[in-house]
Amino acid sequence: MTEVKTNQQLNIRLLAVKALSDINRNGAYANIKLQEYLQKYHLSDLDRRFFTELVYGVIRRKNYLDAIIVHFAKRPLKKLSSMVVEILRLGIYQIIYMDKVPESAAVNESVKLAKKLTRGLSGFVNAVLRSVLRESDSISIGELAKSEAEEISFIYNQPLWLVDLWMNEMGKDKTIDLCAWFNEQPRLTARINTVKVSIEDCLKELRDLGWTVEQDNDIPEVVYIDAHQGHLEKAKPVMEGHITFMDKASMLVAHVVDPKPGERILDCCAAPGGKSMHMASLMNNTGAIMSCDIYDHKLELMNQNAERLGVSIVSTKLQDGRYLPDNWKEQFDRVLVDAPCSGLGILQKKLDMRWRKTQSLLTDLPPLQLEILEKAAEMVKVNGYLVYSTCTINSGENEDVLEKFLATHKNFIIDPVSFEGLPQAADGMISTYPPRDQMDGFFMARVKRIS
Ligand SMILES: C[S@@+](CC[C@H](N)C(=O)[O-])C[C@H]1O[C@@H](n2cnc3c(N)ncnc32)[C@H](O)[C@@H]1O
Repeated sequence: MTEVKTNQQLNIRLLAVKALSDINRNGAYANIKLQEYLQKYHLSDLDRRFFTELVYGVIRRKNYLDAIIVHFAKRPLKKLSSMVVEILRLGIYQIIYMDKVPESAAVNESVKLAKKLTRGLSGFVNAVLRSVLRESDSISIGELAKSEAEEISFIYNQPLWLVDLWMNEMGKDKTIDLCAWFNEQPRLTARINTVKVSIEDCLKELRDLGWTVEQDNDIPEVVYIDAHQGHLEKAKPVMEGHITFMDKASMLVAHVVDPKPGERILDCCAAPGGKSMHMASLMNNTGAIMSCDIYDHKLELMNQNAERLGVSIVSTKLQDGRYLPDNWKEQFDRVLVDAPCSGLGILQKKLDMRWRKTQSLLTDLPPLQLEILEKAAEMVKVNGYLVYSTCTINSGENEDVLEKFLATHKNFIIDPVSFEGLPQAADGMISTYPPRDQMDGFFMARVKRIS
């Protein structure tokens, strides 16, 4: 992207519609697309803020905006051209949520966009938006929703199938708390890399930079960064590998594996390497960690991470977890299966992620997860440990997979895990619940090979 236009020539709403179309229609990641546009176009601070609010605002309210479109356009979304949908979303968002934008400007500018970007649909856009202007005050979310779950999905901007899933699993109140949590700004969390720096020195280093940081009460290497200066990825503590960004729930996993210095560890689904690197630091960078993944480019990322973090005991290998080599059988003290999963526990991290998830993940993933777990189990030494973890809060990928595994592997028994600051799980497995535990939603369980 080399084209740079000056501010005066630019129509910010036009840029926003194009960005939204890239995100919603072509599957671009919202944060990446936004940065791309901001780098391409030199916008004033005011325009940057307006552009960002339009794009993120529409993504944040997409569900409800779509219900309003369907109501006033009197036809399903599928029957409308996708460009018209983007223009209407943007127009309605301005009318309902942006007090500073005059309603007439929201309508007129949308009509101009429709003239520019569609064939003969500006009259339709005008008619829908004018109906919204006239009647939106008298329409409530409750009236638009056909069920309690749909009402929650409108209020909290979650796909209906996800709300249905959570309502079934945890009931209405917990579902609402969870949906609200996923809409909150995530707290920036990092791991202090004790391979390179002591926790005390690192906290001092961060505070000396003028950052506002707080150490976690339960896991000493967890640090919350509540304020910082400059570009984070280029900050000295990051470049020098003193800290690396990851959530507290993700850091619990290495503690559940509990690797000891000098041991041999297998990490079956390892990229980009967050947990491998954490395990290396818990092992004082002594012993050996074999870190596998099926994507070459991710292994490369893992090698770069290891270099930045000063980790020397991680070897990376392109290897499918379902087909681990026979000569690895019973060779490892501890094996981690941090399985590919639906990622439904980390929806707070990216606002648009929830719209990429599909219900088919719930049926496609468990057989794969079980297959990897069963193969990985063969690699554990007698008296060694196997840990199964996911970043999802869906029992079909969590407890159900583990229970199926245990039902056919009588030589493995649950080795109960518990943590300071987390409620003791009755069944010895840990499921973090984000609003209660103030961290991502993860599942983890450790089993011991007894024969
Ligand atoms: C949850 S992520 C792992 C995150 C990683 N453990 C970390 O802490 O950074 C799951 C990983 O499994 C990998 N994967 C998917 N299918 C796999 C398979 N059949 N065998 C091994 N790895 C697989 C994906 O490429 C992805 O990197």
